[in-house]
Amino acid sequence: MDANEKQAVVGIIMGSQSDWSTMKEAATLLEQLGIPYETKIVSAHRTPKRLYEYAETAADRGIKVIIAGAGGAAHLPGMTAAITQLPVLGVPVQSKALSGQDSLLSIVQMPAGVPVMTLAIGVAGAKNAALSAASILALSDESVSAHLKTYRQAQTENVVEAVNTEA
Ligand SMILES: Nc1c(C(=O)O)ncn1[C@@H]1O[C@H](COP(=O)(O)O)[C@@H](O)[C@H]1O
Repeated sequence: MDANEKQAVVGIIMGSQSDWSTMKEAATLLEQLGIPYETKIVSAHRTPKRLYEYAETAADRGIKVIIAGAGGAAHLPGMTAAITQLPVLGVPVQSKALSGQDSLLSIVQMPAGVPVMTLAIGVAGAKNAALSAASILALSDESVSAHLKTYRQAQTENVVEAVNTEA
């Protein structure tokens, strides 16, 4: 599934369709920032050949950053980072059994030499993965840099100063 006609520069991959409710937050933010992306279900466990194919070809296809979300025994981000040199941002999807602690620990504890930049569990992690991807792209893309600046300014302006004591 392609977000638009432009060449995708961010790849959002996830272990299962069930991760989409979390990972769509990353997609929405990338869209707001004008960053073309692609989405795909790729599982180290269930579709290992698809994972190899995806990670081996991503850079040549123009992908610059990969956001990988998975829950439970979340090996997808680490295995992706093992195959490609592209920056991999890992999103621990909140699991039912262990509330995402399992996802978090299996993504964050990579051995030295194969980094996965690990975000927070769930929706906050997915959003911050998109913003981190934007920060990386902004280093060499003025348009992304300008979008990111506008986004952050708006975010700051939208924080009211007074406490609503009725709430
Ligand atoms: N952690 C992984 C991997 C992987 O790491 O390769 N593949 C699927 N999964 C995860 O299994 C969970 C349950 O998946 P189902 O809902 O399909 O049973 C999902 O959160 C998915 O990311």
